[in-house]
Order: sequence, then C-alpha cells, then structure tokens
Amino acid sequence: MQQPGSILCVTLGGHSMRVAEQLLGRGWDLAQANDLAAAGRLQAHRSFMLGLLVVGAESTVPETAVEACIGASGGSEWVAVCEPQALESPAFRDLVLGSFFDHLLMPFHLNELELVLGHATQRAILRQRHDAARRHAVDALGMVGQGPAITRLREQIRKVAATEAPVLIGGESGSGKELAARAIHQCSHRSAGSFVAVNCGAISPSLIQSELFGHERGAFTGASSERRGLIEAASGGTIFLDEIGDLPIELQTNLLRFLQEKTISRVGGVRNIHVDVRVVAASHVDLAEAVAVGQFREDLFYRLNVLSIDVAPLRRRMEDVPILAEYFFQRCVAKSRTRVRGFSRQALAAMLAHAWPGNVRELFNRVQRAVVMTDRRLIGPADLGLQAVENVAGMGLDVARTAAERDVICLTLTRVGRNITHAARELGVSRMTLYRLMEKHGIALESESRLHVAPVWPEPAPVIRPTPSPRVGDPLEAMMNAPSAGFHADWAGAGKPAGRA
Ligand SMILES: Nc1ncnc2c1ncn2[C@@H]1O[C@H](COP(=O)(O)OP(=O)(O)OP(=O)(O)O)[C@@H](O)[C@H]1O
Repeated sequence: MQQPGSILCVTLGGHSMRVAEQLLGRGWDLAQANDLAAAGRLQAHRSFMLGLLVVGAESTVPETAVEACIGASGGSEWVAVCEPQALESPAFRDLVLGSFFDHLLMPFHLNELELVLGHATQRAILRQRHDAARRHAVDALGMVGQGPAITRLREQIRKVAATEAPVLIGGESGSGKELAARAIHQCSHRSAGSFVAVNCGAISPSLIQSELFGHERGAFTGASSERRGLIEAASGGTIFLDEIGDLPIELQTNLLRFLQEKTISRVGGVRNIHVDVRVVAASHVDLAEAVAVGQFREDLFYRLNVLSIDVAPLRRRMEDVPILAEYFFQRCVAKSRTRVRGFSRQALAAMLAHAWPGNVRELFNRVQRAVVMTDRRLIGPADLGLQAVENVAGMGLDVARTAAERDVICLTLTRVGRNITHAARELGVSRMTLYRLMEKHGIALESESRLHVAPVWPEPAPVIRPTPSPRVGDPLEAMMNAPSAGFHADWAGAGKPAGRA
C-alpha cells in the first residue's frame, strides 16, 4: 500500500542530493536513492505514492533505465527536476512528456516544488481510488460491470448454477453469452470438470454428428480408429452449445435423446454410453420463432429452455461502457509498451453516444485498435473509430458552457444508471433542479435504453447520434481489414474463434 505523501527521490549527480535534504527538512516522507539500482532495491520493499527524479548539472539521463524504474513503480506519479539543457535530449523530452506528471527547471524555489508535489499527491490518491473501484468492478468470474442488468445477470447465474437443468442463454452476438455460460460452469459443483464450448454454426453439417457424439472405428471412410466426441469429452463438466439454432434438424433428435436419457451412441456404434454432462446452450436468434417456422424441434426447445437467461445488449446497459472500456484498456496496455494513459473526455462521450451493434466484443476490438493506433497520451474518438460527439471548434463561450453542462449531466445520469436521486446528489443539485436542467437541455430518460439528448447546436449541426456500424467500403473497415493490423471489420465477429470444436 502506498503511504500518502511518500516519495522515492532518485538523485543523479551534481548537487541533486540537496533537493532531497531540503524536502526532508520540510517534513516529507522521503527515501533517497543515489542511482537507479538503489531505487530498484527500495521499490522492491516499499511502494511510493510519488517519484521524484532530480538530474544534477552535467549528468546524463539513462532514459531506458529511468523508464524501467517508472514502470516498476506501479501507480506512482513522477515529477522531474532538471537543468534546462537536459531537455535538449529528444529522448529525455519524450520521457518527460510521456511518463511524468510534471517537471521543474533549475533553479527553482522549494515552494514551487512542494506545490507540484502536492498536486501529484492528489492525482496519485485519485488514481488509487479509481484503481480500487475498477478492481471492484471485475468479479471472480471475469465479468465486468456494476449496472442493474449485469447485477441481475450475476444473480441469475448463481441461481441456475446451483441446479443441474439445461440452461438456454439468449442475447445478441458479442453480448457475453459464452462468458455467462463459463460463469455458470465455474459457479456449479462441476467446476473441477471440463468446460467444452462448441460453435454449432461453425462445424460443417457432414462432420458435426461425429464431432459431438464421436465415432467407432470404420464408421465411415477415414475413421481408422474410434474417437470420443465432444459430449463425452465434457464428461463430469459442462458442454456449451453455442448457436444451437444452427444444429441440423436430424441432430436435434439425437441431442434430445441425450438430454432425456443421458446416453449417447457414437456414429457407427450400437452401444449406449452413459455420459454425465450438463448442457448450456445459446442462440442469438429467437428459438421460439425458429420453432414456429419449423426450423427447430419444439420438444428440444422445451427441454433446453427449462431455465433461461438473457444477456442484455450493451446499448441497454450503457452505464457499464466506461468501466468495460477501462478494463479492456488495462488488459491491452498490460501487454504492450505504450505511453497511452487512458481515454479523453471526448472519447468517453463518443462511446456513450455509440449504439454498439457488436456489443461488448465491438467495444473490446475498438479499444484494442485504439491502444495500437493512437499517437497521443489520451485516446480520442477517432482512435476508437467513433465520431466525435460534437465539434467544439468555433463554438462560442455560451454554447460551450451549455454543452459542458449538458455533457456532465448526461455522463452522470449514464454512470448512475439513470437514477435521478443519485445523479442529483453527485451533481450537487436538488432533484427539482436536475429535472429543470434536463428539460432545459432536452435530456429525456427513455424507458428502457439510453438517454435521448436534444442538440445544443442550432439545426442542422450534429450533436449526439449513434455512429453507423462500419460498412463495406468504409475507410475504417478497410483499415481494420488490413492484414498488418490483424483486426477484422466485422465488429460483431471480430476476435471470435470460428469454431472452437
Ligand atoms: N461483462 C463482461 N466483462 C468482461 N468481458 C466481457 C463481458 N461480456 C463480454 N465480454 C467479452 O466480450 C467478448 C464477447 O463475449 P462472448 O464471446 O461471451 O459473446 P457471445 O454473446 O457468446 O458472442 P457470440 O454470440 O458471437 O458467440 C469476449 O471477449 C468476452 O470475454
């Protein structure tokens, strides 16, 4: 745990040590290291809220080692103190701009340094609070979100996990159905067994029967040895049948028999093999409709639909967008050497205005792309491939103030799940005032999904509107299709394995 106000002071040459002595004299909790190796040893035993790098006259900065030292300091905020000529080195300038909270040039007054250190402490405290909230937002199941929809989903998962009945998970593509299925498995008494995920739509109809049920030796040309199917492979655990609506009708009969009798027979076999597997199925198409048009067996539908769970599309739980984005951002930066620090306010607003047709998978892919592509410290709307919510250039001060007021109200409402009482409390106004402000800005709480926001600009200037999903011929799509980037343009399908079976 970082102690408030604790500083790791790294002094490199010249009279730099005097700075540390002066700060100690003023009562700062300071540990001094005269080189980077000593700093590394101190960091191994203790966390510091702040880092202070003091570069003495005529000393050169080993940029790579300093960067490694900052990287090892976790969430510390760093301040640099140096001679003006130190900043003539492009590499050091780059480091100061990318990795330091602030810098002071020598000679400076101690009061100035204390002021900067005070601000850096505030920022470090804010970061700690933010990190703690983020950790709280990720549960043991790897499911991120704090809004009412995800809270309800977690409750449903825990309830159905305690039983043995089949579960049918509905929800749009990319909304998190497989994650929910994994969570059911992990919460169940089968968690020590295997979780086998099969995408029924991704296996060719000629193979799917032997893939699921296995085959005996000589069952067909090429079946040179007997083979267990995926259902048997999940024995003692859970099989997740994704896109169950794509299962050929003749296989639906076999699956029904398995659900009723708990036995299977391999292709080309005569034996009935008992298998202890729980079935969790998912479909992004409405199976009741598929039953109505004769594409899905009614009896199988009722067998599978004993317990059903719906994963809400992301546009119906916009309050989770900022924490999901932050979670994916942290996952991406943990794997890459990047100086990107987070999202700009405009990026957040653009994400909250987007309709997310590809759901959580789209959000993940956009964040992943932004971390790779951005040249800035803060990711902007364009890095995410999203349209900026509004163009502030040329906006008068009155209009800008109005827009800022409206933005804060919208973001707060979205963050607190559109709860007026909570939003009013956060904004420091009464509920009546908030209602009045919402009316002034044309903000309506639509019944089940997003905030509707009327434009501030006189028509026809654009304000908040969902960005259309990328189309064929779209420059963004072309970019995402470029093999070097390694992404797909189909947000709903990007990053999704074609067939896990
Ligand atoms: N609440 C969440 N927290 C963290 N990650 C999530 C969440 N929901 C979904 N994801 C991530 O989003 C991606 C898509 O989720 P998943 O594969 O479960 O969706 P799906 O509904 O099964 O998609 P499809 O219908 O296309 O198979 C995965 O990388 C998953 O880990």
